[in-house]
Amino acid sequence: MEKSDRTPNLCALILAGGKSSRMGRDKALLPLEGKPLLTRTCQIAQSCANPVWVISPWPERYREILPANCQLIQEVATDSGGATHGPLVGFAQGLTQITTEWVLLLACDLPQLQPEPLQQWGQLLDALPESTLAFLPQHPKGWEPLCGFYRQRCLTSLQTFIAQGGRSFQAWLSTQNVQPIPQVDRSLLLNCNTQEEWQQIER
Ligand SMILES: Nc1nc2c(ncn2[C@@H]2O[C@H](COP(=O)(O)OP(=O)(O)OP(=O)(O)O)[C@@H](O)[C@H]2O)c(=O)[nH]1
Ligand SMILES: [Mg+2]
Repeated sequence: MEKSDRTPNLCALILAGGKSSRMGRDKALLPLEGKPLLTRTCQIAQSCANPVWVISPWPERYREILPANCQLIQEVATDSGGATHGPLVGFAQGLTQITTEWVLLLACDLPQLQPEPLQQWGQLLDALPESTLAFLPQHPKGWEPLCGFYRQRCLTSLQTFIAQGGRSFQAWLSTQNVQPIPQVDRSLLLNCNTQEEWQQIER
């Protein structure tokens, strides 16, 4: 991928801190075409954003498998048992490290993700009104929060929402100015959560 395909002022943040309880093993490490899913996701993110960050409560687990120039952020798990508070809190913690105007937020479990659509979407950011805080795929029941773009300044409203006990992306987004990404091929967003879903992807 050429550097010129990257949108200036856009970094990426990849969430790798889920429990993978439905899969029964760490989804970030599932091997797809010979590489861990997280490695693949980082490489795709690098094709359109710079720098690429990975936030996790257990960063050492991933250090060896990250492409060069990807950076790890240690997530602070807030109870002594090391339990995490889910993707919204992980996102907020990661956002505090970010200085670009926009961030591409990605789950690590998107095995059908491709670089070209992300690059094309990234090129639409400049044309959005200043008031737009997020640019996300939309589906009939709401937004796809873990494969889309957020302005860094949404951190303030996100922190307020979390301080009030909010943990739901959909609930937070319903109070924000979000624009839909047009004409999204939904197969890109396929999320693999169970062994059965993973076996279908491997085939
Ligand atoms: N950094 C961080 N990422 C998280 C956290 N919870 C979920 N994620 C990530 O968010 C994305 C979507 O996670 P889910 O598939 O909904 O949840 P999961 O916990 O990984 O899996 P289940 O236990 O089966 O629900 C994945 O990339 C997860 O790694 C968290 O507390 N911190
Ligand atoms: Mg999932």
